[in-house]
Amino acid sequence: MKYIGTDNFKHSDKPRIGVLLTNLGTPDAAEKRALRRYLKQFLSDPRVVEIPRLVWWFILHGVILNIRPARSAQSYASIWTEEGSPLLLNTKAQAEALQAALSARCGERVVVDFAMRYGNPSIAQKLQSLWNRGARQLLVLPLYPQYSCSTTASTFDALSQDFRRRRWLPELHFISQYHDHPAYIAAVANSIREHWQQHERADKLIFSFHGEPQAYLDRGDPYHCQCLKTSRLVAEALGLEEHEYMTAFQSRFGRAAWLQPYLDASLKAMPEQGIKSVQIVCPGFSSDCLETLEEIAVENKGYFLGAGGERFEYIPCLNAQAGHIDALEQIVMEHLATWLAQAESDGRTQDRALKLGAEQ
Ligand SMILES: C=CC1=C(C)c2cc3[nH]c(cc4nc(cc5[nH]c(cc1n2)c(C)c5CCC(=O)O)C(CCC(=O)O)=C4C)c(C)c3C=C
Ligand SMILES: [Fe+2]
Ligand SMILES: [Fe+2]
Repeated sequence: MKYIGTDNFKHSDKPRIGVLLTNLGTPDAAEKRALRRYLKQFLSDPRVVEIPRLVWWFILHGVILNIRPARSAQSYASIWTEEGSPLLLNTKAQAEALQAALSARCGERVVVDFAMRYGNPSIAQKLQSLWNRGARQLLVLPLYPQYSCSTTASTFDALSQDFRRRRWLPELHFISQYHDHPAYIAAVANSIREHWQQHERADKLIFSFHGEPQAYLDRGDPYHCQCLKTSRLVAEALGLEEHEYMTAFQSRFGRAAWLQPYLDASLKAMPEQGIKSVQIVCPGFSSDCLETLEEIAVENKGYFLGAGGERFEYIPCLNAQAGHIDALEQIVMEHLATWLAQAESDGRTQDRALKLGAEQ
């Protein structure tokens, strides 16, 4: 067996801790060809679509990859910035801000980078880059607060696929969820409070999460429960009563049943029920992306106003806001505690050995 990277493996004289933030991924450009490449990789992942492989291969290659790339490219074009995809830019900004925070605490010991599960920069590419920078201990933080087999487990698959090809593996911490971490709950609650300082409160606060097939919940995926818990904890932090907020699921794909209630159907029904103003927050997305900037802030806004709603406000994701970076720093530091303590005690042992050597 020829292991990858073996020739480049160096014995680092300065072993470091690598922190790898990951997110879903995004196309390289808002164009049909780039969308086809991205969707092919994404939708071929058996963690994402659990339909039997052969049946799915025909649906994906025969139908979806012929229709969806052009349609999705148009949607992406509407949110694309001069620097590129919002998801990519936000994730990069998060990694830079977290690096600054951790450098202030730990000096050069911790190196932070980011990667995408699908598309670029890839997880394999960034694992090698962190290794080359001396990372022999690795903390991976998928930026999905709620665990889902389709996102978190898929990220772990990508890591293990890369590790299978390596001779020398780093020590590994993998953060599989932080849906109820007090620092994350506080960051979401604060972003809503800040919104309320500038805008009058609406009739209803809606927590909207990306959906997944109902079958995944039936087969034991904890995602649905973790989404509901996040909403409840944020609502409690804000002192909201049950009738003042709700949880809904967006971004359906295909014809099977997905987690309910569906956001679009709920918004269309609300004006008739007397709910004329809504504020929507998406705590399952750590970065603004197509699903928030277009699907929520444009498409779903249209459904609500079209059904007689009067005021629709979207509360942005935490992105690289200071409160979010503080929360990520806390989550990461809790996981790094043993490694940092170990390094400190190793340092002390080395100092003592040097001192003894000097005395002899
Ligand atoms: C086909 C099934 C899909 C599952 C299951 C799914 C789960 C899931 N996705 C996110 C987060 C994001 N998804 C995004 C885009 C996106 N998602 C799907 C399909 C499924 N997602 C598609 C086909 C797309 C591409 C866009 C499109 O063609 O409509 C994004 C945005 C990426 C961006 O570039 O901006 C995010 C983020 C979660 C959290 C999740 C499971 C819980
Ligand atoms: Fe998705
Ligand atoms: Fe969508």
